[in-house]
Amino acid sequence: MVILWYYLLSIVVIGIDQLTKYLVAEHMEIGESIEVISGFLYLTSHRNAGAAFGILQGQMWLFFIVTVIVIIAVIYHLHKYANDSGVTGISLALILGGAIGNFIDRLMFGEVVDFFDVYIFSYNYPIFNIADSALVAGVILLIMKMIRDEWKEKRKKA
Ligand SMILES: CCC[C@@H]1OC(=O)[C@@H](C)C[C@H](C)CCCCC(=O)CCC[C@@H](CC)/C=C/C=C(\COC)CC[C@@H](O)[C@@H](O)C[C@H](O)CNC1=O
Repeated sequence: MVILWYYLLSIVVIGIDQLTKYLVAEHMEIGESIEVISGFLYLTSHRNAGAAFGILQGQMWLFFIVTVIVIIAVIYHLHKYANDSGVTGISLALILGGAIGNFIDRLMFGEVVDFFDVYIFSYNYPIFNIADSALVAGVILLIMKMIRDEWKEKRKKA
């Protein structure tokens, strides 16, 4: 049952996410910033009561509902497709881990701890965390897999 390895990956993502958030919350003041790579990467202790880009501040019920739907949908698809494709399994495990990581913060604090502060050229990208990174990485991997499957289908018919 290879599926257990995917759940293990999700647990590892949640563990790293919660450990990094704990270290930031314990050892940094909110707003405090540590330069990692000058002009590019800083660790800035930040809190967000909203979703991506700070939208929907404080809409916790909405976030609970959306997160529960995401978790159920990912677990369903994990059991349905994980045995067919490793990339699909890994993508879904990353999304599951990320969703639960931020869910734990929302349940415990009503907000999410963020700390990756990246400057892309002069644009200061919204401060994010490990859970966000896993979510975005999982979504991008899944989209790439779907596009690749599409191409394969088209080539077969051609
Ligand atoms: C990653 C999704 C955000 C994450 O969703 C979650 O938790 C999920 C499981 C549940 C949400 C209630 C619903 C998400 C709706 C989808 C969404 O929002 C559109 C996303 C597009 C995507 C295009 C690629 C942007 C990505 C942005 C960011 C991440 O870039 C790496 C910036 C993150 C910072 O604003 C940071 O303050 C956010 C804070 O950590 C709370 N995080 C969340 O709400």
